[in-house]
Amino acid sequence: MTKKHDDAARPVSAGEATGHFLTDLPDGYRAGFASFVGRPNAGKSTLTNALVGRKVAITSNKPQTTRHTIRGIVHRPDAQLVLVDTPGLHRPRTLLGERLNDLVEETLAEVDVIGFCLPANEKVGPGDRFIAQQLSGLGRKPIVAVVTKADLVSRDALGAHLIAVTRLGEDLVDGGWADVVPVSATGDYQVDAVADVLVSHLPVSPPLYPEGELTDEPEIKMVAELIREAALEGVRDELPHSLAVVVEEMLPREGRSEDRPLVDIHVNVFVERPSQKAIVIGRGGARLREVGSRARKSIEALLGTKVYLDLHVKVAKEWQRDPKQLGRLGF
Ligand SMILES: Nc1nc2c(ncn2[C@@H]2O[C@H](COP(=O)(O)OP(=O)(O)OP(=O)(O)O)[C@@H](O)[C@H]2O)c(=O)[nH]1
Repeated sequence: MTKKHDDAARPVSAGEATGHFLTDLPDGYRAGFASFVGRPNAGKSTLTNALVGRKVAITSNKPQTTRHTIRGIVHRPDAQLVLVDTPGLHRPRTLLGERLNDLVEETLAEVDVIGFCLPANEKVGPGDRFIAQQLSGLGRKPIVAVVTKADLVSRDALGAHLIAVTRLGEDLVDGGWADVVPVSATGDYQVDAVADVLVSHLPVSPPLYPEGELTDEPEIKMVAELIREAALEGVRDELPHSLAVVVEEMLPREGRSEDRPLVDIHVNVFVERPSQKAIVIGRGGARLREVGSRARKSIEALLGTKVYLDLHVKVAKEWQRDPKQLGRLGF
């Protein structure tokens, strides 16, 4: 399925502006935006990381080319695939939920192809049907059904699941799925096939970002996301959207020699209820220490310097329902 390329709707990238990519591109080079959606825990982040690779390059002073958060960029000789973040599709229950859904719809309307992640080890359920229905409302955008976590089921079960997923598309989406691909992001099975399929739905276009660029997310947002991931590890179900991370300050420690820099990062982790605060902190603070140490390691890998991480957990009551608090937390 090819889609007419709408130049007017496309952001001008740094590369297009300077023209420095326009040499040596193979014929039929494609570039564009893709987004993964799916229920919480469907494997979207893990697949994104597997596609992009571990390295995360941080760039500054980049012209704003898209309003949405870019999770990563897959650079290939024949294509550039820009993965755009969506916070997940959810039934709107709270104000935050409604805002998330608006943001999701806005993002999805602008991408070239959508990857709908459905875990192989869970039956196709009402949550998936709800998402499929939302997606079908987006018009004739190619939607690829990505059956994640294929390593967790037998071949037979995978086959049956692929049939159920295909049927879901036939039932609810006009024209069905553009493709159905099984993948295991942790088992390194078919990750390239997912990239191939997504790329096949991108328009012919020069690259949108300079090579070597893996994400344009500002450093602070990346740091906050790493802390959020560490804080949710293992307790995701208990704290789905109740957790917000705000990096209050991130500064190089003064008086350090140039070859041994240290960055001080002061962070507030907001939860909604005291019971959630207790979960994040754990008995005697054990869990928070673990969260801090895990987050610190990934932040050090990201920034390439030693980090001192100061984490505070605070209760911001009912912040999901309060527009003022939402604004302050960056939603
Ligand atoms: N066995 C296996 N586990 C996987 C695979 N992909 C993801 N997982 C696990 O599934 C869990 C959820 O994965 P995530 O990538 O965080 O899922 P997500 O869709 O980004 O989740 P939300 O951020 O809650 O929307 C994690 O514990 C992953 O390690 C896979 O291919 N195989």
